[in-house]
Amino acid sequence: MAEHGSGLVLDGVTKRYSSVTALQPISIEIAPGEFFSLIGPSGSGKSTLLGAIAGFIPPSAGRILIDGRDIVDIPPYRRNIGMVFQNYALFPHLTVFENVAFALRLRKLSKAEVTEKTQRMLDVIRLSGMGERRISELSGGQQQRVALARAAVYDPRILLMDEPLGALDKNLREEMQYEIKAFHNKIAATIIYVTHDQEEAAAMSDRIAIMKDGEIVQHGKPRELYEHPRNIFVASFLGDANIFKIHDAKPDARHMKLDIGEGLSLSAPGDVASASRHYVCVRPESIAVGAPGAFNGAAGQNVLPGIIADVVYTAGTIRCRVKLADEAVVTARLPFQRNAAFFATGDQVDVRWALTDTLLIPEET
Ligand SMILES: Nc1ncnc2c1ncn2[C@@H]1O[C@H](COP(=O)(O)OP(=O)(O)OP(=O)(O)O)[C@@H](O)[C@H]1O
Repeated sequence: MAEHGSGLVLDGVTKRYSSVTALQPISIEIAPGEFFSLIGPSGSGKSTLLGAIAGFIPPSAGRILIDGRDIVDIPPYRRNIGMVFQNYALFPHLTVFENVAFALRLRKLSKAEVTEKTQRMLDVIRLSGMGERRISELSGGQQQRVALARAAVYDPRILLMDEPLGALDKNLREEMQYEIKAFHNKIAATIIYVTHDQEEAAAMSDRIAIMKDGEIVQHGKPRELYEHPRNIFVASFLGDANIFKIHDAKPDARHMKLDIGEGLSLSAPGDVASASRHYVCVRPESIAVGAPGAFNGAAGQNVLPGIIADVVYTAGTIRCRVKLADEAVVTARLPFQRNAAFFATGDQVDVRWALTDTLLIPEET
């Protein structure tokens, strides 16, 4: 098996259809063995970029380098790149073994090599006892594992995955996220992974690129993107965010006072010049909710009165929305505490978050 994947360099990769620019010039380097995800809204260019790397979509301009060699003129089947699709594209009438062995037979490997490599791959996906089963006799998760094995059996150094878990229900999706991570550790190929699901990308990736209108808006480690979003689009795309427009900013002792609505103002670190063309962003997990007056005297905090609009209990967390002055609403996410009473719709409360969690994020750039 490959010791590590291949590095990939995209250098000004562009795709224009007659009236649509599907990809603006895109330049980025992906390290050997990296798990790299592309996320972004529908139509942002994720599949087009994957197709260009795979070789199904010829770029209008730019270079795609694998280990320093431009592959743009090399046909897809000679690029040594594996693909996993959402619909698996397995052969239903063939056995598990034959599905995995298919790519090896196509490459005319000897019978002994086909058996050995296929068997090893079935071990990796923990289906070695099911080689003789037909695809139609497998569960959705097992079929997905066969699709992984089939794409990786001939040791491609780059694996492209386009929404591979899109057809699975939520529980199985989460299970398969672990499965794909473990699989990646065993085969050690470079993986480029397209998903709509930002949580999935954050859970699995070394780095994420966020695309919009054919461009990569920002790329980095999941935590970097979450903590230091480049603009309001990234802040609201990755995770939940309370975002407020700043109407006015005034100096206020060591901080500044931001007017974000009628009768609604906040303190934030920084000087007024830094508020120009910025929004305020507060993450729901930064916000505490208490009875009126509960946070009196707390230094370095924003404390605002409000009324509980609704409370939703989800796995392990309480998500509640609080109506502030001027129809503004903040969402808070709090850890669920067994047997502890929480507020209900209509209750008067105070919300609080630290000045240091009052982030100023630029408009889209
Ligand atoms: N063959 C084509 N001809 C013209 N325009 C196209 C073609 N294929 C894609 N596009 C356009 O290119 C843009 C990018 O499409 P792409 O499928 O890459 O987006 P995506 O991010 O993968 O979207 P989704 O998440 O919905 O799959 C879209 O505006 C799309 O309409």
